[in-house]
Amino acid sequence: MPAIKITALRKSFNRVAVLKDVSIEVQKGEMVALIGSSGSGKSTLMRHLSGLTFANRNSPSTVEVLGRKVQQNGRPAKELRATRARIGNVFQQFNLVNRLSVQTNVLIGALSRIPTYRSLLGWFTDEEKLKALEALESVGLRQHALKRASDLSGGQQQRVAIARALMQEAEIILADEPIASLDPESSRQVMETLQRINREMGITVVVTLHQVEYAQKYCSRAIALKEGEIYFDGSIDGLETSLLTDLYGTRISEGTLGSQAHEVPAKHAHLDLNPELNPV
Ligand SMILES: Nc1ncnc2c1ncn2[C@@H]1O[C@H](COP(=O)(O)OP(=O)(O)OP(=O)(O)O)[C@@H](O)[C@H]1O
Repeated sequence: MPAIKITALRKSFNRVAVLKDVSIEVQKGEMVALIGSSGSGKSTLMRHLSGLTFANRNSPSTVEVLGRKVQQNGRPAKELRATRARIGNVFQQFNLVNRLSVQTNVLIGALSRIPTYRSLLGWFTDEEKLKALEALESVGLRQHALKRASDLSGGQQQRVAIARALMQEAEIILADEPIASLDPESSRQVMETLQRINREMGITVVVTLHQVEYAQKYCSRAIALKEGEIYFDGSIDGLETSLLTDLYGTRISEGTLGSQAHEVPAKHAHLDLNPELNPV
């Protein structure tokens, strides 16, 4: 059973086709980079996987994650909520609650699995608190557990978001531009953390990246979108310069792609995209 199966995904905004019959399969345990120039449809594709966006009504589009339907023909599947509980989302803007402690932010990952009365009261068992500390240990931040989330650096906050996905017992992590607002050192640490949990825990990772060099360093497979279509899907070693020039225009050959990191506009900042907090 593949971790992700997307068939004939069609999505238009205001009658403009943004995803054009996209079909993708990702196997469990893969670490895949989703690349492509700005506006090629990467985030829109990721949002379909989490059931935050739905395909065109009555299109033949199907999205399945971990063997369960997320959506079909542009409509949410019945089991969407249960499927979302197994998907960890990591976004460019971290989506932490700044005034809460690091540990509590991680505990939020457990909310979809605990009874409503406890989640409303914010009660967590000792076992859950210990598990949150273990998740923080896995991302190298256990010693920061009691700090306020806002006191951590951007890269550390992003690793807290990854720990929250571990607390959630996510079997797949969808990371949408997780390093777009980070400096190179923090980017390296976040990518290494994603790579480690992929290799050591077998968690499937799909990560959208603006900087191809990070895809080349940390991912084994790349899927490139160009104007809403799959332009390349294969081993990361197949990303040849001529292909990248076609994909991004001349910028890649000028070596400027890597310096875009801080030019990428903050996306999704206005949305509360934590699916556990936004049950279907
Ligand atoms: N909610 C929306 N309403 C209208 N148009 C949208 C919406 N979301 C995305 N789009 C459009 O769809 C296209 C693809 O956007 P998307 O954000 O998926 O691209 P991307 O590859 O993730 O870009 P970037 O690298 O800049 O993040 C763009 O033209 C964008 O303007």
